[in-house]
Amino acid sequence: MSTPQLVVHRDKELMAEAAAARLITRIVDAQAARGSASVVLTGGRNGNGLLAALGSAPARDAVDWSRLDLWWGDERFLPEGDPERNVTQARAALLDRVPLDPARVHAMPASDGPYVDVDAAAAAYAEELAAAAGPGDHGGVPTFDVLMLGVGPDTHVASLFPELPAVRETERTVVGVHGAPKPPPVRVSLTLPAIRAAKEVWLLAAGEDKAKAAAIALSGAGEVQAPAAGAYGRSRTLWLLDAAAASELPRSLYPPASA
Ligand SMILES: O=C1O[C@H](COP(=O)(O)O)[C@@H](O)[C@H](O)[C@H]1O
Repeated sequence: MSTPQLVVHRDKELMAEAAAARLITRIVDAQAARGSASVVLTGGRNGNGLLAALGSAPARDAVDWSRLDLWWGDERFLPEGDPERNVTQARAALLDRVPLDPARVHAMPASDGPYVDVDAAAAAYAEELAAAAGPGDHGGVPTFDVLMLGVGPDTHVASLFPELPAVRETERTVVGVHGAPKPPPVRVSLTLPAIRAAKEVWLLAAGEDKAKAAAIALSGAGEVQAPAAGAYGRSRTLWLLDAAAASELPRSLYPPASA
């Protein structure tokens, strides 16, 4: 478990640009060291903002897009191409404009796919992750260089909502989620054990509506009540915030605004 580090930016635009620059560096470093990189994307406003910023970043061409594996932390269980699906939004924000290898883009299954229900879809995604894991990897998932999570106003991350069974999962890496309080109610999500297998976990929180969630998650709350509190990486846990999202944090938790 790594102790959370906080970086607070002036506003959400700057946060997205700085996070995009940081992500480019991580990907380029991983590709230089191992030949490829593996990143887990998040849905939501902050995740899509980061992808859009990445698309306009001057250094975006430093990434070898054909040697990048993309996975998702969660997905809304809706038909392929639905505008509310996280993958549809990620494609619109960036993925359709960079030369990715389609075989390395691991979207979570859609509701009109071959699976009988969301639980079967989750099991299939767990198998896909396990098949990509090597002998040195942890917990039945490949080594994720960076796993990003948007933080919901209720402290949810991926589709792990407070008090729902998915947040208590300790064995499986992917689960079907039923009865999510945020629409749509049926979703697929990585679990906390899968999230914690990542080298670096980045939690993105920008906007006033994230201020309470950040304060709760970073002030010692339990992960069942505040799932964001249970999200950490093996070597690094980084909270990337804007000033509005950081406004309710005790000043002792973070250094003066970094940008
Ligand atoms: O529904 C979801 O919400 C969270 C947070 O989204 P935001 O718009 O409040 O930032 C997101 O991280 C998750 O991937 C998504 O499915």
